[in-house]
Amino acid sequence: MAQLTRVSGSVGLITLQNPPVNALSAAVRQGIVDTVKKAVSDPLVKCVVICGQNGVFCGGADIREFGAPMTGPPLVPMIHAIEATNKPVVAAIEGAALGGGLELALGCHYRIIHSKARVGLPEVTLGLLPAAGGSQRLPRLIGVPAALELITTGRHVSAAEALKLGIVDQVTDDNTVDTTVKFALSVVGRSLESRRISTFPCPPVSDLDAVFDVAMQRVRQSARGAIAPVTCVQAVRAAATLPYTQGMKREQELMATLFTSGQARALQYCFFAQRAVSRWSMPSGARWDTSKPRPISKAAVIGLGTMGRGIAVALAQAGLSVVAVETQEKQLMDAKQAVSGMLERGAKRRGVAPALGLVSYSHNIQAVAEADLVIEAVFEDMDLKKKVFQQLSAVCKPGTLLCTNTSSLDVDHLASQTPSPELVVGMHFFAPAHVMKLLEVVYGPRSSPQAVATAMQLGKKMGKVSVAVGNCRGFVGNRMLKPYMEQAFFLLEEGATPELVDQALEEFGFAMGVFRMSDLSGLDVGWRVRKADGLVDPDATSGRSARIRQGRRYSPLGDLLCEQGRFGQKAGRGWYQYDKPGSRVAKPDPWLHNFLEQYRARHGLGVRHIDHQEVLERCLYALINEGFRILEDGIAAGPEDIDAIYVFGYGWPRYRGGPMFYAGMVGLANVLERLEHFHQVHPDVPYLQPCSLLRRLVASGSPPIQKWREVIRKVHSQL
Ligand SMILES: CCCCCCCCCCCCC/C=C/C(=O)SCCNC(=O)CCNC(=O)[C@H](O)C(C)(C)COP(=O)(O)OP(=O)(O)OC[C@H]1O[C@@H](n2cnc3c(N)ncnc32)[C@H](O)[C@@H]1OP(=O)(O)O
Repeated sequence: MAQLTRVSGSVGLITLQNPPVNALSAAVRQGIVDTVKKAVSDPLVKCVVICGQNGVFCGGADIREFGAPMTGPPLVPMIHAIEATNKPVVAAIEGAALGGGLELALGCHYRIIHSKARVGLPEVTLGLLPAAGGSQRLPRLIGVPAALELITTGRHVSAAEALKLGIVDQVTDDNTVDTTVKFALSVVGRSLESRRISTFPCPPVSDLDAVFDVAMQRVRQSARGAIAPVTCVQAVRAAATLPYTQGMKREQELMATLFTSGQARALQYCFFAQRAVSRWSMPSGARWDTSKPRPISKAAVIGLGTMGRGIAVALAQAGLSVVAVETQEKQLMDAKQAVSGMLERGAKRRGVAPALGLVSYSHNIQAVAEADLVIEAVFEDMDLKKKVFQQLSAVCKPGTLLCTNTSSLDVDHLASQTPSPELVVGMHFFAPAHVMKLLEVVYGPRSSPQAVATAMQLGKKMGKVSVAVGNCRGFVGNRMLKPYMEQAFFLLEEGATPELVDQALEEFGFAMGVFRMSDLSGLDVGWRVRKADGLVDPDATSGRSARIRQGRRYSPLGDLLCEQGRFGQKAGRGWYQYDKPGSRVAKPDPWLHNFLEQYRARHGLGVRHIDHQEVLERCLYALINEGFRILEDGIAAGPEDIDAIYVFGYGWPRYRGGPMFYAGMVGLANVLERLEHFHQVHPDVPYLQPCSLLRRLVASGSPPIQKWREVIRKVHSQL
């Protein structure tokens, strides 16, 4: 797990060996302790180089070990022992030195990095802090403000920035290990007194209290309930105010508060869930590892509204040549300007040249003839999309993959418009498409595994978290949103206000509550869908029938607001009021409160006190229940898929792991019991009826989330 070889006569080369990222497992730590001891005691070894196998220095502590009792040598004394040696130890950083990996490198006397490698202390993203001395050494090395920023955000920095900040001593474009070996030989005999970071005083900061107050305010605001960023600030403060030994003690104490926390568990689950979703499977048995994607070099986007523009940008930024088609000349010109602007701003942010030349524009659909893959992003209207698919089938070269960016329409139905339905998949992007991380790749019964593999790989290339899901109304994300929003509407009928509901959800950690979100995205969107579904009935104004549709409880509140032109932010009024149309500052609206009172009176609805707990249970458990139905239906392959969708696309607080993980944390039996209760109280709300998979999981002893797939498999095999 760590191998010592002697190279160039007198250099002890220690290679960490734990593929794929040389994480510091118990065996690797033991290997480092043993090899360092051996190298130090070998008179033929004059200096030591530590590197990682397969082009990666070290991805940090082994996250998989965190759930179990710690074994093997601990990191802190291991790193101290390296720092204390009287032979120079130099880190040769290729690929990445992250978390414990960078902390290990900070214990070395020098650090050489390859120009393409990156470093960082991302522990905060896992609900932890850099507790292998990182919170104490980094501020001593690069100063408090820079260390605070890196530790509280977990940001990875490039080799060039690492050099500028003083984290590394040299950047190389050549073979990193060879360069480091030469470097190590060149420093043999030099005093190491000034190279031990733990002995450095923390560089003084002029107004320490102000710096930490500002940092604390910043993290509290952006972390919205996450505890690790706050704890990271406290740890860095210890570095700035205490001698090293005491600072280390404080680091350990603070780490102890985080290490077993629910937030840390949730964030570490998210880390693996994000990776697990790339190992997709379909009910047919097709899988990620047996399906080969097609190479895509030229893509096309049809329809350059907001979504189409964002998709074109995302494709170009991924290095693909893009044909952007919009039949309306004026819209085409506007889109060209908008896309160029987005590409320029994105390139500036990333410090690269804008990929303007990769995008060509046309008002003629014939221009897509040579594309390997086309993404249709026209208005959400089945007839229009069908027409586009028929045109594409006539124009595109054989084998072109046809994708639709629909958020809810039937992908199978669209596929049936083409002679090659196996080449059709949904690519459900989220607005703004070049920014949002989530992509739902929707397969139908006829989509070929190769088509799915290609869309998944393209998503990865665009930097998305791509999740393969089956075709159903709303797919996964929007399907689960429906019961969630429905409960929010019902709560208004029963006595809540939009402010109360939103506050409960925002305190839970959502960036925006359901009503603020609805105002942002526009109330008319849902209204159109409900109209198409035959749910909107302007004549049903009073009596019981006004609140029943298709045999189930229905709240017409959203429809009534739309009838008043209250479409949300863009109209300057919706569930809230705004200073002017387009303004983003939501203010409680006395008109709406009055409207709700009148509505309740008209329908004879008693007002009761509703607290935050009820808001959370009603809204979230209804959403979770639908998640279980989705698993039962085989629309999502596992709970990780649902959780990734909610964390990366719907603002679910990452430190709560996603809805299915959250259900496990609350206790499946508790969720079931509350749903049973709510369904008893509201028997006309089918979404509150506990799903049979949830019952089954509870009956099988509420296994941990990692075991749910076994129960789901059993359910499917019995169908
Ligand atoms: C009672 C209380 C006691 C309290 C006291 C406790 C004291 C304990 C002290 C411990 C102190 C620890 C301090 C240090 C903590 C850490 O180091 S936490 C880890 C920090 N590191 C990271 O966050 C880096 C995570 N990894 C990455 O960002 C990327 O993987 C990468 C390194 C940049 C490589 O990216 P890429 O090439 O894209 O590959 P991936 O697909 O992401 O990963 C490949 C597989 O490797 C798995 N993996 C990656 N990193 C780790 C890791 N650190 N541990 C375990 N596994 C890792 C990853 O999951 C992939 O595998 P699959 O999931 O199977 O796909």
